[in-house]
Amino acid sequence: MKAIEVENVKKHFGNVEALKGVTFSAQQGEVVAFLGPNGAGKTTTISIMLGMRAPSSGTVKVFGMNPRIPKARARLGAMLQESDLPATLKVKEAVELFRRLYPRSLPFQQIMDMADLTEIADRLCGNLSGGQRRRLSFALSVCGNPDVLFLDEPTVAMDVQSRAAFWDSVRKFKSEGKTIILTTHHLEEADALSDRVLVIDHGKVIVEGTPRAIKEQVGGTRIRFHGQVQEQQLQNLPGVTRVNINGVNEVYTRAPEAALREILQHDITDLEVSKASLEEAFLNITARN
Ligand SMILES: Nc1ncnc2c1ncn2[C@@H]1O[C@H](COP(=O)(O)OP(=O)(O)OP(=O)(O)O)[C@@H](O)[C@H]1O
Repeated sequence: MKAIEVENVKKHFGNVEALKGVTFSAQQGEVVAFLGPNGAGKTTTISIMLGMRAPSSGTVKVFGMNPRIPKARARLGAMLQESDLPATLKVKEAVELFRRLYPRSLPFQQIMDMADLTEIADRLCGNLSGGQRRRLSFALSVCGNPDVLFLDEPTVAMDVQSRAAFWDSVRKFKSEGKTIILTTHHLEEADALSDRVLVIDHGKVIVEGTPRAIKEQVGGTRIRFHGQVQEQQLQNLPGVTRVNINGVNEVYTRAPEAALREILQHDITDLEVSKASLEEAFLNITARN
């Protein structure tokens, strides 16, 4: 069964057309990453899927239901970008409080372990660091053992170790058949974790596919070298999708062999050829758009 179905959703805020017809669906057990530059429409899409905002037009279903009805909401968990925590509660008290809100909540210790909170269980929420606050937000988002978990830029402010531990917990959650919808600006995380990526820009889904397929289709091959070559000559190379000249010449191309043959006609040094990363593919897509 489809966990989430979004059909031609549009959203206006006054004159701002934040979403211009977004369509997508997620299966149970799937991890889908939303990528896109600031202001692209990722958070708006998430808030509509959560039933926090109504779409201006189009439909959203969670397990076949309107996300605003309590039966649907009980199956959703969310870790949003800004979430206020009760400053004078201890971490363990906040977790206990949230557990009581749900009919089939996870065991207390399991939540504390998932979010790596045991060591700071007695701290006041108001005294937590940025990364610790994010970990507590994660704990609160999984308290109700949701079937769909929304993570909006979850690793902002987390240090490298917290981030790695966090993604391990998310992987475990996925292995229990949960659906995860996430947004992140760390594209290597989206690449490592997600089954499917949607690139959103200007309120529309512009590319959709597995990270691997997107890298192959859009990223192509990166060729770097030193040497005096005019930018226009680089732009005219076969299959070029993007050119950077910043100390070193950098060309992204879908026809690497043909482009290389032409580049080697010039007097160049320090040649490097590699497959583009998801981040590079993303930059190519949004630059074109
Ligand atoms: N409540 C609101 N009132 C007016 N405009 C809004 C409102 N919420 C969002 N917008 C606008 O809608 C567009 C999409 O915003 P949204 O927050 O969904 O982007 P985003 O992709 O999540 O960006 P970021 O990566 O910065 O979080 C932006 O132009 C934003 O300014």
